[in-house]
Amino acid sequence: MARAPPSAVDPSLPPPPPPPRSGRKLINAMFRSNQQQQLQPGDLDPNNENGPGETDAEPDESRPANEPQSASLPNHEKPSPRKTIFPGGKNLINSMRNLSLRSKPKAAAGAADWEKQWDEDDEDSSEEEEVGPLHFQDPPVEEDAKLPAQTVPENQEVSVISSDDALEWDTAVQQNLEEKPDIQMFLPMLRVLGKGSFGKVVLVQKRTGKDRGGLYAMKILRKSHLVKRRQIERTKTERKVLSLVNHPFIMKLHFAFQSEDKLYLVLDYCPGGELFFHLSRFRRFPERVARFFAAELLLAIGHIHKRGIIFRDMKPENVLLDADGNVKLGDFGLAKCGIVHPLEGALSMCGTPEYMAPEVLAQAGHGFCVDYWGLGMILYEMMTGLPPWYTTDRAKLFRKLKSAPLDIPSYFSAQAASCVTGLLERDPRRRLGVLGIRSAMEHSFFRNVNWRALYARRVEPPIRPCEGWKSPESIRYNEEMGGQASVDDFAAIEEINACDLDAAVQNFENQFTRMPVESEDHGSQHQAEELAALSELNADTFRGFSYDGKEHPLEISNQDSSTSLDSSGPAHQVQPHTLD
Ligand SMILES: Nc1ncnc2c1ncn2[C@@H]1O[C@H](COP(=O)(O)OP(=O)(O)OP(=O)(O)O)[C@@H](O)[C@H]1O
Repeated sequence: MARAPPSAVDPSLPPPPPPPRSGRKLINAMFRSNQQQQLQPGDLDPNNENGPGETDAEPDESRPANEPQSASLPNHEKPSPRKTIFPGGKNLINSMRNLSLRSKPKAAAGAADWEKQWDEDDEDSSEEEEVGPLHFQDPPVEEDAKLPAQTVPENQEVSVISSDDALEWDTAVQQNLEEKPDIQMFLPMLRVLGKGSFGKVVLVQKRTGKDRGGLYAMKILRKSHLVKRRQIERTKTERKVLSLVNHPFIMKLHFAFQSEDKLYLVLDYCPGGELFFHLSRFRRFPERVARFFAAELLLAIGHIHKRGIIFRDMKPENVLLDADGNVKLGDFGLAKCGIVHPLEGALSMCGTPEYMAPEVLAQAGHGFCVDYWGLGMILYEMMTGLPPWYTTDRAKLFRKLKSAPLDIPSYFSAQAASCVTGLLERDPRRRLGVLGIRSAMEHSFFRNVNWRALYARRVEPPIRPCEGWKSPESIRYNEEMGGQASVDDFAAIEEINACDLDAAVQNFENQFTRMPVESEDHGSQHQAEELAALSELNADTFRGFSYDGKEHPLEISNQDSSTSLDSSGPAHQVQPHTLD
């Protein structure tokens, strides 16, 4: 279906100040700066009082508009970077020791045993019980709409709702097994985009074959690092889940392959950068902008839930924007498959502390409702600039997450307040979304969203993050749609120059994009450790990471191992290895 081309810069959009550097430090800087621009409703598009994709929005008169944030937000303490905690995370354990939250059987064994158990859990994710057979049931949608809260009676079977079928947009992944991907296909690498806990993400261009010239984000993970950090399961999950989903608002995996010492995931490149990056620039979003992103995320969540997958790490850092400004949910390392119940199916305590759902903290078992909590946290943060209950004191944070009242700023509309309150309902049985995606879509906050148009990406996004930059894909797309592409345009597809590259990575932190792409992830003092870790690997460790010809059609292969991607100059060609 045709997409509206990105339009010109909205003249009413104030030029935002250059964003501060990274992570939570951004927000810290933001709170110190009096220069910070603050978007007001109407700033992004003066001609459209309604939100993107909305019709006939009625002004909300129940709350005062444009009240300054500082008037209603609590005094925030100095923010710090939000780190994902995986099962087995020691710092989380230490914080939890003070909190008497260990009420589950694991806790009975005492702190040392508990910690040991977590390490074991980390090695084998099977600790999470799989739930029983599915009992699908369509929600009584009309009645839901009238209910003040989403309440599931005790013992009632509830499940992911499939009534969003009409909205599905399942385009089959094109299988092209003739083209075996390997690292040579993407060399030289262009820029570093960011670093995660276990590796780095670089911008690459496909140099050969189909879609030659296309830009991708390549996630490179060192096997030795994964072994050391016991994150093999996490990586396998990420690769598996990414291959199971296909949705306009979820990052797509195109290829996966491995060398002797590294794993490679080749993903959609999201030149718009992290949602967090843009939120930091604008301090907070007007309600209709927040609604646009929340609505796209809601559809993404619905898609994965329908496939029995929960995400478990909803935060603005994991939401990226494509060139047009639509969201791409990424980082499925904490996802869990086989979850078909809103409240049950998973047990691990994992996620990012600031965003953890109470049922995860309480280790009471959790299901797909955790992602509605996560959506509520993101929605709140988009509208205020910080997640609710934010504090750098971990123990205090967990206490607040468990029981502190939710502070709703008075500039929230009644609909927004109700939606956020519904999503951040501590009892997952009463949480908005417990009856499935449809029940959340029908909340009055989303009343004027044209879901079908949104799903088809026909709604113009409120932020156009790549103004003036033509991606190779957009040049090709324009040409396919009968548009005119210049000779220069096609040259750009083949050979991207430094200037275009700067434009291509304008939404990423300089500290990464200026880094030499060959840079090592860590110093040579770790080499001995690394060799020891590698020796723990055996032929089965990453079995299944490469394409086996049976599962979801991905272009995945076992590549020839290269000595090092990080060495300067082209990688050496060596004999294929036999890991798979
Ligand atoms: N598909 C992508 N397109 C563009 N940039 C990306 C893409 N994927 C990741 N990035 C960038 O690379 C950074 C690192 O990503 P990665 O998924 O490795 O780690 P993370 O999610 O930040 O951290 P962690 O692994 O600790 O959860 C991200 O913060 C993001 O800025």
